[in-house]
Amino acid sequence: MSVKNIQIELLSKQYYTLNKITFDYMMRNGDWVTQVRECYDRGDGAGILLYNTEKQTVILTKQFRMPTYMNDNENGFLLEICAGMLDKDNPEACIIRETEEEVGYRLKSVTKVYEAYSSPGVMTEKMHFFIGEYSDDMKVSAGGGLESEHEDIEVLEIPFKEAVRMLNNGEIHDTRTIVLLQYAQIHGLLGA
Ligand SMILES: Nc1nc2c(ncn2[C@@H]2O[C@H](COP(=O)(O)OP(=O)(O)O[C@H]3O[C@H](CO)[C@@H](O)[C@H](O)[C@@H]3O)[C@@H](O)[C@H]2O)c(=O)[nH]1
Ligand SMILES: [Mg+2]
Repeated sequence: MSVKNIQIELLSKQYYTLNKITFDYMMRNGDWVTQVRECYDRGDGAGILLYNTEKQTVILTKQFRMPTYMNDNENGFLLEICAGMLDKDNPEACIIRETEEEVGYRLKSVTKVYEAYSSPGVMTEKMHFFIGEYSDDMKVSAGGGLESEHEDIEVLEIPFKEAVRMLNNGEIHDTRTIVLLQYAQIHGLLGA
């Protein structure tokens, strides 16, 4: 093991948890050094690219994201895949629930494609990536997110070609959305 003497100091525990971790780390040359890293723990997440092969469309969401507003995103709105935090659900159950809450489609099945750390230098979060086919008859509500949490999510159904155009023009600024749109391209989910 190249890590020992892990000490955890709680810096903040409000909505989520920020810990300061002090630990001894053995460098690749065999020397031991003490390192300090702040780790933000907000659990894990799941996201999904919803696509319809018949209509050649995908569903994306648009919502205000304060952290992006604080860093260069002019009006703070971000185009994203449907996504949410796991809570106590397993990833599949979470993304099926989030899909209904945020965009109003009731899915029966989803396909997991990746599992990846969101921002490994600072966050503990692991993200579970899914794809799922939707159709009009799966629509059960308008979506929009939970009123109780003041979620205000715009649901956008857009031609896949338009999504790819935005991707190629640098108009998509959410990594998870870029990953899954590229997945769809690489695997020809909506034709070549
Ligand atoms: N009061 C309060 N509410 C918060 C805070 N942070 C988040 N929330 C609320 O917690 C809820 C989380 O909604 P989800 O749909 O479950 O998560 P998400 O924010 O969409 O997160 C997804 O995207 C993130 C990337 O931006 C991912 O990091 C995450 O894993 C997930 O996939 C939202 O209602 C949000 O407003 C906070 O500090 N205080
Ligand atoms: Mg969400």
